[in-house]
Amino acid sequence: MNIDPARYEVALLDMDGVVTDTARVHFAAWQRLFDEYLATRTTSSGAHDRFTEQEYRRHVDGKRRTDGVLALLRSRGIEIPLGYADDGPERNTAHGLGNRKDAYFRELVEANGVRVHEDARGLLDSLRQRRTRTALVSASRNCEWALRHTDLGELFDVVLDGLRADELGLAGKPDPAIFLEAARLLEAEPSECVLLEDAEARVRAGRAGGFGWVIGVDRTGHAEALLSSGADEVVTTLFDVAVQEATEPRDIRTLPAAVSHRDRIVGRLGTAPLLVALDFDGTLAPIADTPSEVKLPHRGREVLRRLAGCSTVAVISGRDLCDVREKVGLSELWYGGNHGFELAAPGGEVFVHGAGEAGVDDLDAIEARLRNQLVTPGIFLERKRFALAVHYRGVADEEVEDVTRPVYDAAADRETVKPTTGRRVIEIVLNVAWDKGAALHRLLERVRAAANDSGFVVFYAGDDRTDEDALRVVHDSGVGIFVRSSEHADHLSWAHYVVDGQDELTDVLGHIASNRAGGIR
Ligand SMILES: O=P(O)(O)OC[C@H]1O[C@H](O[C@H]2O[C@H](CO)[C@@H](O)[C@H](O)[C@H]2O)[C@H](O)[C@@H](O)[C@@H]1O
Repeated sequence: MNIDPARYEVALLDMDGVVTDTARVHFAAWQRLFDEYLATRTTSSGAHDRFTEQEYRRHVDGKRRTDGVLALLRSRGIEIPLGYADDGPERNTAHGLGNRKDAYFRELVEANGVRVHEDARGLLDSLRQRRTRTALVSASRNCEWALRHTDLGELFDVVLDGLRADELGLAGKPDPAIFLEAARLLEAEPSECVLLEDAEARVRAGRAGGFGWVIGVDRTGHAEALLSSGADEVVTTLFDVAVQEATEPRDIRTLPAAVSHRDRIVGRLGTAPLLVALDFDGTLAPIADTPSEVKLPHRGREVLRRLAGCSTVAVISGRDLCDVREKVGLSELWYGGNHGFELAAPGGEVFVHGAGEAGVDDLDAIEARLRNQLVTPGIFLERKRFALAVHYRGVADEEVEDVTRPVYDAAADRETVKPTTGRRVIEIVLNVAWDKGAALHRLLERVRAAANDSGFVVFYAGDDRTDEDALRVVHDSGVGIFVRSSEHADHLSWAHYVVDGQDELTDVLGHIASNRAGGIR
């Protein structure tokens, strides 16, 4: 089972029974209380049976103390008054009995300490390493106090216990209020949180609160009850839960919006030197009917200028190198043309892929052939140094297959070239193992060598199938953004986040620049 840190911003962990072994201590304290109290009451058939673990889970676990007292006694046909919060432990009110149980619990903790579940410690370490924020959430009014008997305090960004919940007037479980408050404190939507819970009432609360993933933790053999309470899945040990980036591309409709996670993106990039690599068409510049009409918006150029002042910036495009360099017009950037087949450093030094000119003669021949064959309105050729793009943006969907067939036929006749596809374009490219992922690796090598620093972290944004190779490269160690449009529908992406259009991307880039300005390059 894997928590994908790109998908889940926050992990909410219950304390008793999930992180610490205190559920057992709570049960022992409750058992002592109820056995003592029930001995003073009789049923029509004689003495009450001992308080059991099943009753603990069903009526008490995960609830506020007074709610637990009233629920258990009611199940035994006993009604007692609620009483007052400061009722002494000798008073037979819900508060009084609850306070007596509390005294027993503290006695046990002080005598034996608090045992931490080692699997929980391991999971917390992994969550912290992947920068997933963590909250310890407990209905227990003793949570903070018991936490002080462990060495885990540093591992939680937020601790929210029964005491604080009462101060805030939050309803007890199965109401999800306490979990919702923890998510709010960590600035996450419930859908962005994974909840790890061992109590059935709290699993129900998690489900009711709309939390993204509810994992039941079954340390006592009640997996079925956790599942029927609404757990998505159940584990018997947290050693079975890993924290890793997803191993499959994701449907862009399920990706989180980058604009709502700008601080998180800045956090994920950390403080290492930064390489911001960006695609051009459809990413920095809006799509137009023809390539020559495309313009980089003023805001986009300004944000690139700002970013270049505090990080290394590269634009990697399917266009020819000279074309993309002219469209962007900033001399301080790196540029990749023909999907990075050509690479230019800011000083102007150009590196061309070794397989360069081989196959260019075939491109010439195919170009000549297609110029004669492709006469349908709406389709046109764009010849580039190492590729031939066939644009069909002006062709109706139902005609595309017929109209573009000659392109595939022409490419099939030559071994030195192959067809690839992009947004309303087929590109005949050189038949070498090359894509934007390879280009990004090559760029990173050059940038590291130029800076004499091997520690760069990479940010990449793109909008096309060809960009997925680069997004795949940054998936495990950098940050990737997919720039979505109405053309994309259910596209699968390696990106971590999505933006809708250039304005949103510019906002995110601006936020990165603001946080980097004056800091480390
Ligand atoms: O890697 P990119 O910078 O995204 O370049 C990919 C291709 O972009 C251009 O074509 C695309 O944009 C055109 C203008 O908006 C649009 O009309 C076309 O449908 C898109 O595919 C460019 O013309 C190609 O050479 C690039 O390979």
